[in-house]
Amino acid sequence: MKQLMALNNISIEINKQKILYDVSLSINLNQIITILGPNGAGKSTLVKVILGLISPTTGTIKRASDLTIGYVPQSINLNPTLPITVERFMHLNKQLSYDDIIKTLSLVKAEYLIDRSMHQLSGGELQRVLLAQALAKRPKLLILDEPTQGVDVNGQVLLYDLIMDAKTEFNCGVVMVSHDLHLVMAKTDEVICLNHHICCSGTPASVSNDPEFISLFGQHGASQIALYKHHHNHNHDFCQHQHNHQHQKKILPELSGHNND
Ligand SMILES: Nc1ncnc2c1ncn2[C@@H]1O[C@H](COP(=O)(O)OP(=O)(O)OP(=O)(O)O)[C@@H](O)[C@H]1O
Repeated sequence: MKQLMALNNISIEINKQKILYDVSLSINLNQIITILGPNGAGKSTLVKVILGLISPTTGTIKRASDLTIGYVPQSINLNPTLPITVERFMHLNKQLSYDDIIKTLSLVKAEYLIDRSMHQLSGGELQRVLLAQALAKRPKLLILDEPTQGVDVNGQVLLYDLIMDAKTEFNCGVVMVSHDLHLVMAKTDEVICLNHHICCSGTPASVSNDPEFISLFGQHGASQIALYKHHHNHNHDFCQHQHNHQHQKKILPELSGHNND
């Protein structure tokens, strides 16, 4: 599995507040990583580090050369007094021909929106247009920060299906922050449970059994991803020791592609 990026012992400190510490992870081509964590856990901050928008206070980042990243933000602030069509919006990041725009919008089943005002889109339509704009770059890494905010359940299912289609189409890695455990977990290779540091990580099945995950999300959260538990009778021990370097060493082989399941 080709490595796109490696974060090694990253910490972020802002105004003497430790927002992230000792975060190490590896992002690979064709891999879907889902980041979970309570509000204020540092998920968006970690996304900004991966995007290169924030430099870590300590730690190192290794990026593949020529890595193209497509980013779908949580939301966008559009000036309500400035009319802008979907076509114009698609032009903002990259010069695309009309045909390219139609092609990219059709990847997310949104070509019918091309002449609409961005202000008139529903939550689901807006997120699909944001996804299309990210895909216009033909990314090798697609990053999505809570892509289904303001989207109804049917729209959420569609959006996650489109993200999976995009992964196949562009043969890319995907990192997403998501709370929709039941919808994304079946498709996720790695779950990273973040609460300022990586509490636990691994396959959805192993994370759903982890005491730290259960203490953060409760039995209900754990049961949502436990639906996808593999049928095996050995124990994953890599999440059971916390906050120490030995723990990090145990996690890293899992993140770099080795899988016990
Ligand atoms: N530029 C900043 N200056 C000061 N504090 C910050 C800054 N950016 C983030 N923080 C703080 O860092 C913590 C983590 O924020 P972040 O937005 O990364 O969390 P999150 O897990 O994405 O939260 P949510 O689920 O609510 O979106 C919060 O306490 C936030 O207030």
